[in-house]
Amino acid sequence: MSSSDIVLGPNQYGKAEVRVVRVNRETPVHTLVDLNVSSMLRGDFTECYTSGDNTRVIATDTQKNTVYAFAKEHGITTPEQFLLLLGQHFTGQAEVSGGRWSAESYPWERIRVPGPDGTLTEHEHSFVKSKQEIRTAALTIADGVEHLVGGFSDLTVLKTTGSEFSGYPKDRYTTLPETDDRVMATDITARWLFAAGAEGQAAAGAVDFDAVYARVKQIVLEQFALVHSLSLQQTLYAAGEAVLGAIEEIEDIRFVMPNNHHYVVDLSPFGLENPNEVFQAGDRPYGLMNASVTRRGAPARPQAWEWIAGFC
Ligand SMILES: O=c1[nH]c(=O)c2[nH]c(=O)[nH]c2[nH]1
Repeated sequence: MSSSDIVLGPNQYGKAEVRVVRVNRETPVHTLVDLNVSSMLRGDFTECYTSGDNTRVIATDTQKNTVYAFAKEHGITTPEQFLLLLGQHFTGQAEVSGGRWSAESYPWERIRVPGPDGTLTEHEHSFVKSKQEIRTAALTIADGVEHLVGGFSDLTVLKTTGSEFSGYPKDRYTTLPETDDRVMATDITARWLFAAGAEGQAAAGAVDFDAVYARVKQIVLEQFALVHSLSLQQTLYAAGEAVLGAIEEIEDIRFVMPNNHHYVVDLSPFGLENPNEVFQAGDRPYGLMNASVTRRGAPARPQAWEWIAGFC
């Protein structure tokens, strides 16, 4: 085999997990955004890999510095908006044809302290981390097209009834008893693709990313609570269908939902009945549901999802 039979495959490089905390101190009531940003550049960087020529390589250190400088110069309104700024900045450079910018956003809420009349009020500059879920965003720019994906991970939910599972095929390896009443629990990870063009509109302020985020989260939680579930898959689809029905800016929503099993403990050795009251919270293994809910006829945009682990 000659060395010309070996070529560089798909590649990207950048700075991973730039931790940036932006405080807005314009008024005594400070606000805080806490992000973990990654910047990955794509372009013709072959010479760097094959001959060590760094002429075209925008240093990962420069990418990191750009994140901090942009946080100062532009502020951080939403993770989506911040990634659009970064992506458009880097693809404006001759060496860069595309890339992927992603962020996790960690929520903080104000600490509540007694006010002058004793009622609890929100403190102006003290915060407590409030991790119900982690907000995520990812922007891929490929072939001049922006693919913007919002999302969240690890929204942990549980319902104590209103969930069944039965009617599945039985074979000699099946031991699972059918149930018409079980605990259902999962850690919901969701990612939604904004309709093509939404990014451009967003730059003009037409998409309120915070409002979309709040609505998606509320709808997903509502569906989990309100749908009488025949399976976790059915609940997943109902959540996706409701989101697409309510929010036209979203064209595809994808979920990862582990089935956090809760096993009814056999208390009969102790002469005790256990009508769905005492459970062993399972750890591993767990069921795992992974599906996309999309609009019929929506264009396939695989580039939006490449490099996002765990989503089909
Ligand atoms: O909601 C469920 N879906 C399944 O596919 C499945 N399989 C299983 O063993 N339990 C469950 N629960």
